[in-house]
Amino acid sequence: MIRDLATILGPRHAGALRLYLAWLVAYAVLEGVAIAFLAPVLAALLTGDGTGASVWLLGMAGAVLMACVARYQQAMKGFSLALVVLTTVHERLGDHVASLPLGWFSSEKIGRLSQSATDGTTMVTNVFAHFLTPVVTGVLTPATLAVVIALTDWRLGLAVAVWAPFIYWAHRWSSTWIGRTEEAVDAAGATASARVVEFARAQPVLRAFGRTTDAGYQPLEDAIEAQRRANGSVLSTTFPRLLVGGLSVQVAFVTLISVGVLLVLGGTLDAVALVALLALAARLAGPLAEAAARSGLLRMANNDLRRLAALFAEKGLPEPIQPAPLTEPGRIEFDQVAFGYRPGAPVLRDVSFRVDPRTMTAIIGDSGSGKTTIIRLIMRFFDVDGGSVRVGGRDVRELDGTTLMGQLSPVMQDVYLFNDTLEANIRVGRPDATAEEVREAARLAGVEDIVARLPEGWNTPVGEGGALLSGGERQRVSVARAVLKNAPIVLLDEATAALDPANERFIEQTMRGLKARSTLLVVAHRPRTIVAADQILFLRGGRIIDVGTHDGLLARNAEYARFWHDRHRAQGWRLMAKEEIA
Ligand SMILES: Nc1ncnc2c1ncn2[C@@H]1O[C@H](COP(=O)(O)OP(=O)(O)OP(=O)(O)O)[C@@H](O)[C@H]1O
Repeated sequence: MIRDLATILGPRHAGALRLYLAWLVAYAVLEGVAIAFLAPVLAALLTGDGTGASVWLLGMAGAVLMACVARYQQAMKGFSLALVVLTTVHERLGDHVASLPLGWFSSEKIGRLSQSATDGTTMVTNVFAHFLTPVVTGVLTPATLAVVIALTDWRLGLAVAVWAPFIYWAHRWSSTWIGRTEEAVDAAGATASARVVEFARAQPVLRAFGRTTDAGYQPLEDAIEAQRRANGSVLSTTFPRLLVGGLSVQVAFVTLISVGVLLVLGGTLDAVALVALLALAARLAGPLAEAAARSGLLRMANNDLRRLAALFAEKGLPEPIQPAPLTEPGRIEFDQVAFGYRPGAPVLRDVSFRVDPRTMTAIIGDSGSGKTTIIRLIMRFFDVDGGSVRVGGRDVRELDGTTLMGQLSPVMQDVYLFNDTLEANIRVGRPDATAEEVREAARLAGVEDIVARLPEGWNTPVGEGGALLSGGERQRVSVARAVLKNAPIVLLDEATAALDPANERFIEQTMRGLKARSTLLVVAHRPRTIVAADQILFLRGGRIIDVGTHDGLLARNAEYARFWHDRHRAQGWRLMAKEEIA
């Protein structure tokens, strides 16, 4: 856990973390020492030695003072570390994420990142502010007391050494169970809430298929029943376990008193010493129970810590020490490329092709044949397993990230728009572009049409993820970004869904414009795009089975002819379906 905390805080704060831990340990031990003075004070008082009691009391005051200083130091250092977490971890996480390869950003990883950025950082601050101190003092303070008791009378020391872990484990057992019960109640509550939301969202489907409220909605009813059962089990599971925790202290204490009384009766222990030592033993149980109760929380926090530390430990793809300059801007080459997302499951095999500057290449093939993977390798989402991907005349592994990205303008299907104005979303393509350049890019991509219908025109916020725009409109904004960026290579993942005529027209018009000034590599689905390409890469099962122009392939490749006719039929069917609806 300490190692994870050090990773999360970063090397700059490693010294502060060590200092905090040192003060924490000092505080816990000094607290035990201060309490331990109680024994000689009591012994002196019970034997009528007022001077001795005063001297011991002075010693106790000194220990209390030192414990206070240590407490203050560890609390202040703990809070400043918690503050470091709150103020810098998000920033460091942002910097770290920016260094990760694009292939890292799967939805599962993004989910983990989002959880770590919120719950994870909150948990880390809680560790410093609330969890670590009671657990460390709850273990070290009683341990110090046990050492003092053992030094005074080893037999009582032995008895304490036996029952202290017993109290700890009994409390830990009961708090773990209670924690689990509470988690089950929370989980059942969350599931029931999710089912209610699902029930509300599914209303159109449920009603369309005659599943009205009379018929009931089984998943929701099951979730409510599970929630009722979870709540019902709280009392029956919690109460007996609380009892066990409390009883363990009583049993342990009675055992200790019995041992002490036997020793006194046997004449081997002084009764005054026994009373004094029992006073110390009485101070052991509280911190132990507290430590046991908090240890569950600390364990939970540890899971979050581990996830957050694992995130920081994720490595980016190796960057060249001396980046190479580009030799042929705008050119793409694949040379015997082999690649798989998982070892032993190749997705691309022996893929070689070349795309010359200012030409248009279409990648076609069945679903899953590896078209998008080719685009991802050009953007260096991942490194290849074999062969070489060259952009601008250089292997992408020899280029630094900025140079590589400077060559590329991606227009992907899942366009992400920021919750900002339409203009700001296009300007992402080139932040220093003039207003005229933004307008020109927008005109070419057909965004001006969208502007006309938006209430605040260019200044209309497009909503989270571009929610105010349709899928086709979002892609037009993405194309405008690419036009504005004016990179030598445009990578376009054409929408698979049928576009309405307006979107279709604009995409085609922009493609023509882009082709005149950039290298265009398109994952093509529309027959018109395929026909317009200077070169078609025909993919099947991760291999390029043929390369050529549409006419050439149609004339010589029966498989291509079949593919083409299927695609054409599908397009025709889609158009007809639309006309029929109209
Ligand atoms: N992130 C990933 N992890 C593991 N396997 C993946 C991943 N992305 C794609 N694949 C697999 O790699 C193969 C090629 O996928 P790719 O997306 O490149 O195909 P595609 O030709 O673009 O398909 P489509 O036309 O349906 O988009 C598929 O079998 C797919 O399941």
